[in-house]
Amino acid sequence: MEIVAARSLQFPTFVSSERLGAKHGGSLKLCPGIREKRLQVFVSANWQSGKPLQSRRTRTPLKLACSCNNSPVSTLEVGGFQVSSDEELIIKNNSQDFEKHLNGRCIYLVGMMGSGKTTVGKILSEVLKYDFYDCDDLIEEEVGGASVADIFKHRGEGFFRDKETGVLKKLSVMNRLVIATGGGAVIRPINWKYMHKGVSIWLDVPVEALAHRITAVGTDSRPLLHNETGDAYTQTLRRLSSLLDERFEAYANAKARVSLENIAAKLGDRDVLDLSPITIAIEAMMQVMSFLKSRGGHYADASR
Ligand SMILES: Nc1ncnc2c1ncn2[C@@H]1O[C@H](COP(=O)(O)OP(=O)(O)O)[C@@H](O)[C@H]1O
Ligand SMILES: O=C(O)C1=C[C@@H](OP(=O)(O)O)[C@@H](O)[C@H](O)C1
Repeated sequence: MEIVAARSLQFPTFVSSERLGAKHGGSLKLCPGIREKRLQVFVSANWQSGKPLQSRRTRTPLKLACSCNNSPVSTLEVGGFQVSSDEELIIKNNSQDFEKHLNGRCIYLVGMMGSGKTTVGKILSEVLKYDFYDCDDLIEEEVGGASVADIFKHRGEGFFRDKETGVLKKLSVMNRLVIATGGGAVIRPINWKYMHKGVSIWLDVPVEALAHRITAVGTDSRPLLHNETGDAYTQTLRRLSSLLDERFEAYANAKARVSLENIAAKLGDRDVLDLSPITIAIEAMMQVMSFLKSRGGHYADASR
């Protein structure tokens, strides 16, 4: 819907803030509504409070939102991502149930590097009003602020894995947390003993999509992806593929699985790379609820 609208709109190349009325510290609504059949389109731009424009030709990103038949545009943002009206409805209708079924249990996100554990985890923590923790950050704190890459380089992978187990042990006695684990946390069986205190979700993302995302941000912070030859994408793809072969069964220990290929197929053969973190978080919420409902109270009693 947004694409259709964007294609059909004609923006003036430059707009004047005086004429359109910039609001300090708020967003600027260029038009109250532009009608195209029954589609209402709102365009807004973020304006920096109180700052005079440096030049007449200032670039500012535009936000486009659409509504159909005058139903309200979703203004909800979760984890920094804009939520569509459909998604807003799903989140609103299910978040209480989600929280109730979890009953304070922690969520552990597992999956390969770049699978979105941090991104999706932050969204789930906002929906649940849980705190969010990233295991890599906690390990870095324990080691006096050294980066994961430096820990691997100077202390070795074994040292890092011991710290990872220690962090998971500490987290396992806590409640109401969403935890993004490191991609390799699944390889030690003892870590599963800790993660099974809560509910684990495997973000199952095709390696090509992982390599695409990771190449976009670089591999500096991910030491296990170094030492390959070829261009950045090919190196990353090759290393991720062999890691996934080694770890596939370990990821499958998770209580809920969120397959991006399945979501894309359900949405009518969408490209996996086009799935937004919100869409993926919603699927995660549904998979967790379905797991917890299938276990009834039994899982709760056995796991706490
Ligand atoms: N659904 C998504 N669509 C596009 N990019 C994503 C998506 N999820 C995550 N990313 C991007 O991929 C990269 C890795 O995501 P991140 O959440 O850090 O993964 P992980 O914690 O599993 O290593 C980040 O740059 C993030 O912005
Ligand atoms: O897959 C792995 O073994 C690792 C994944 C990394 O975390 P992310 O999955 O958050 O990148 C980090 O823990 C470390 O580089 C090892």
